[in-house]
Amino acid sequence: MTVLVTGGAGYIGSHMVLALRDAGRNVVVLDNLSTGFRWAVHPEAVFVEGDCGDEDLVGRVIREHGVDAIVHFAGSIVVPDSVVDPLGYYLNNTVRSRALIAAAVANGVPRFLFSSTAAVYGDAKESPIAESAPLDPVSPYGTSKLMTELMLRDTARAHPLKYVALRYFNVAGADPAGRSGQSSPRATHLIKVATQAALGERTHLDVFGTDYPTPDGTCLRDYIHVTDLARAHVLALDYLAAGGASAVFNCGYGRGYSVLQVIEAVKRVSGVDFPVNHAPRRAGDPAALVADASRIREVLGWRPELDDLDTIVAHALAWERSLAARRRAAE
Ligand SMILES: NC(=O)c1ccc[n+]([C@@H]2O[C@H](COP(=O)([O-])OP(=O)(O)OC[C@H]3O[C@@H](n4cnc5c(N)ncnc54)[C@H](O)[C@@H]3O)[C@@H](O)[C@H]2O)c1
Ligand SMILES: O=c1ccn([C@@H]2O[C@H](COP(=O)(O)OP(=O)(O)O[C@H]3O[C@H](CO)[C@H](O)[C@H](O)[C@H]3O)[C@@H](O)[C@H]2O)c(=O)[nH]1
Repeated sequence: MTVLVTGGAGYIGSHMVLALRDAGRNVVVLDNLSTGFRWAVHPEAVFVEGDCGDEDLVGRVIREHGVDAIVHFAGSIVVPDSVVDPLGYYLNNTVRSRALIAAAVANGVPRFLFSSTAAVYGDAKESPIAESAPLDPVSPYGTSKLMTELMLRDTARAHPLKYVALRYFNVAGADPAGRSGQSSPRATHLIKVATQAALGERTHLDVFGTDYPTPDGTCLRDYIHVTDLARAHVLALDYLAAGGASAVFNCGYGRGYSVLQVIEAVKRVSGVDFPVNHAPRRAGDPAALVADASRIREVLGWRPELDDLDTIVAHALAWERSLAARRRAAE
């Protein structure tokens, strides 16, 4: 079995490649390095630098390496950027995904996993949110991902391709063995930014909005460890290989933490009391996103092993320290 991982030089994709290699699978990574890093590609994976929207290239890669499953992480991921540049997000996340799916169909790839997002639910009325909740994204990012889910749904009805869309809630942390982590210096994710503030790489942290209808006025999110998430993907591939039907699964722990609770955890774990400012709301942020993850537990038998906010923060901090050491060594 050879798995094609698009976006395998990025944060979550690099953890998926670790999980696949740990399970002894052959891996080809396709990445255009727009936000990923060549050094983050696993040394035992074949690396192809290119775009997942290049249908001819993807077709050649599938045939040359005998690809029988595609795991599609490549995309643009910053919610507020999508509000400013919707067409850029529809191009990279929707149009290029269509080309990738077309190449999969044309070359008979039977299995496809897609990185979807809790952003497809928008301002959900229910909490926790089940997969059956209304799909009503409040950002172009969420819409761009939902359209790809719908393309997969319709394609799987018309062709012998089975898919699983995994709707991630907030992914955080780093490989417990320190082999990968979130490496973008311009990352906007809360835990990443807070660990940078704790290590003095940012002067302060802004809290975007303190007037949400939540217990402390800041947004609630369900933070999932990236290694637990990668394991869910390996289970999803096994499920499809065993004849499982196409499906959609939430990926989260089912518990929400507020922005202020996350900041407290980073201060507690790092022992650093960095400055925190209250700032206006950020565009496109729903107040609360917490997963009902019972379906993935029941159908895939997924059992989280790193379900603890302090553990997530400790692993993120360890990775941030190793990035700082890497930078110092390069100077
Ligand atoms: N990080 C999160 O909390 C989160 C939550 C929900 C869903 N997701 C989804 O997970 C996926 C991975 O996110 P991430 O956090 O690892 O982001 P990332 O930016 O670290 O990784 C994305 C990777 O895709 C590559 N890429 C982007 N566009 C490409 C293209 N057109 N062709 C080839 N390569 C391309 C980038 O160079 C990068 O290596 C994304 O699809 C994202 O929407 C992420
Ligand atoms: O410096 C910061 C960064 C974030 N936040 C707040 O922290 C919460 C989490 O924000 P992140 O940027 O870490 O994550 P998002 O919830 O915006 O989005 C993430 O999770 C989503 C699904 O829940 C999407 O899939 C998306 O790709 C991914 O970036 C939000 O309320 C945000 O306003 C701050 O207050 N200050």
